[in-house]
Amino acid sequence: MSNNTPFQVYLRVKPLLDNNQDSLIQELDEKRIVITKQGRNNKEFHFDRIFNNENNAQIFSEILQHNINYFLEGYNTTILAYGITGSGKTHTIFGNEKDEGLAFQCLNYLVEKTNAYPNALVEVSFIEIYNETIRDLLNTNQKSLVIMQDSQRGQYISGVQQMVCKNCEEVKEVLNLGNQNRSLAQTIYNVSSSRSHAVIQVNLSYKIDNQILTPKLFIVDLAGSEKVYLEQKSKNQQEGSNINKSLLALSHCLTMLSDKTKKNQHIPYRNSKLTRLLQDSLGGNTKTIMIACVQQNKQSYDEILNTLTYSQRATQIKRQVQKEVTSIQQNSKSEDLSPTNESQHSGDTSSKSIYLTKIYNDIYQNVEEYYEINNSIMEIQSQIQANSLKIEETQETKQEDENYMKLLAAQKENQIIEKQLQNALKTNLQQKNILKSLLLQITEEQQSTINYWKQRFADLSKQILDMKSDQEKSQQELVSKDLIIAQQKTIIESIKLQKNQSQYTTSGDSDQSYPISFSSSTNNSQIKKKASITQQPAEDRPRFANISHIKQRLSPRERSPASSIFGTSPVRSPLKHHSIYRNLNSISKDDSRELSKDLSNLSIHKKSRVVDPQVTTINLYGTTYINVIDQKENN
Ligand SMILES: Nc1ncnc2c1ncn2[C@@H]1O[C@H](COP(=O)(O)OP(=O)(O)OP(=O)(O)O)[C@@H](O)[C@H]1O
Repeated sequence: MSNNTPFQVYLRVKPLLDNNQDSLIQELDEKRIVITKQGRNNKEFHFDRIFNNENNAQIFSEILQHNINYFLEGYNTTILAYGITGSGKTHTIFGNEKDEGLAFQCLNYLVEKTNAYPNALVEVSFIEIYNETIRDLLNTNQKSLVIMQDSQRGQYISGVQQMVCKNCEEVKEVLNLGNQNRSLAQTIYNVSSSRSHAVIQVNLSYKIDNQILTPKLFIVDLAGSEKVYLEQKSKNQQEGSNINKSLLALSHCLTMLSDKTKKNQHIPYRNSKLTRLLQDSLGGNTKTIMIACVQQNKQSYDEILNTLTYSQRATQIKRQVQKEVTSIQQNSKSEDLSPTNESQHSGDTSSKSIYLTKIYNDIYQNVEEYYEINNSIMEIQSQIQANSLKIEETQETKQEDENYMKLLAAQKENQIIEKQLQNALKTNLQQKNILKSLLLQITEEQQSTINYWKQRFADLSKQILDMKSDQEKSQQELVSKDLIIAQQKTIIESIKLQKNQSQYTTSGDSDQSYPISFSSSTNNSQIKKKASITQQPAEDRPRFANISHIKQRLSPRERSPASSIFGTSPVRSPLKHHSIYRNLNSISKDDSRELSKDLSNLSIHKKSRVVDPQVTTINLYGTTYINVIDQKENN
């Protein structure tokens, strides 16, 4: 019994590989399943058909063959395999050598059928969506593909490799090539489980009843719908989140499509690459066949429950589906534009028209693509601009941050310097105080010194004044003494005169000598000195026998050189006395002159008395003595 509803949901229960394993399936028939778990309520689900032990070929013939027939009639068709990792999705879509998957079954059936239509064209592309990136599995040189949209084709992948399949071998070749390139990754559930969404797209175009039919068939092996936290590695976590993003978006779209109250609402197909690509298949003019795959081991109860709930919800999706028809453009030049392999599709005009229409469509699509690409470039450029602005802003913020950090550092430094300055000021103040006290001390000391010297100066001044007055006194005394001396001198002169008269007239003692003392001040030449000759009493006079006696009274310094003079040649000439005094170097010039004068007078006086006295002078400790030795002439 064939099902023609636009959204069909089937369940495929993977058989227990180990018969000893416990199954969570309580009841199972063609349309109903009840699952059970200890401590949980039994859950019942209904599907269009439930498969348990059937193989791929049986499933195809039971539910897909008639859908492919509808596809050939021009209805867009999508087949989705949904379920957690290891539930049998890949097995269902691609199968194995013994049990070819539904993709092969569908394509093989399709090419066989289209062979009956010589103008039909079956083009197959095989892509995978991995981490929200579209990779071409038939042309690995293509790095990343972009989904485009135009009014003619709806959603399509720009630049994707399309391979024409005309027979079973070509179909196998295409599927094997795609599967080889498919990225596989390890998960905790299955060693070789698929980490990507594999999408086979079949573009069919053929003419039937003056119409060109261009339906699209999608066969999708979805990635595992397990939870992200079950992923092992960080990279796999990223993969998991992207896989889930697509599946969540798919779930969201299906939920909205199944909700009758949310009719005519915006469906967020653009939330993921998968939903965007399947936009027409899910909500548009498409028949969708969902095959939910589940295991039946009890350990996966929650995941199985999720799959069942999710897929059963999809059964609520209702829609009207129309044929995908392109009207034929009649063109007189169409034959010239036919492809070289046209012979494969017979040479009739209708076949040529299909090719012409296709070429026309291709050209139109190219123009559309150009604008799409242009728009994308502009979008990218504006994105780049926005990013550049963001980078600049970030840099500015960074710069600001750096400046702020610098400011903080400077402020900190300032605080430290301020503290140092305060300390320095404190020290300075202390030093200033110390200096001040020292200065005060010094000033006091200086003052006391000044006072001391002032006092001293005053004392000295007083002393000087005293001395001056003393000096004046002594000067006066000196003057009076001089007068006395002058008087005495006169007296002495007269006494001498008398004595000489008496001595030379009587006999005299030849050894007798009596000194005449002569005092003089050598320091003050202002004071006039006068020689005075004093006569001492005979008994008091020191007596000198001869010159040797005198010499003995002399100091060692005084003894020479005068002694030689005294000792050898007695001075007879009064004139010589002067020079003798000079030689003795003990009296001033004035004094000596004075003395010479006196002595000259004396000599003259003596000469006049026929006396030739031997005269000598002796200097003893600053006092000048003049010894006049009276000697009688030996001859
Ligand atoms: N109905 C089935 N009959 C027999 N073996 C099956 C069936 N379903 C799945 N298997 C086997 O179970 C294993 C896992 O299945 P499969 O790879 O199809 O899971 P999957 O859901 O595609 O996992 P993934 O999401 O990781 O790709 C495979 O070895 C497959 O041959």
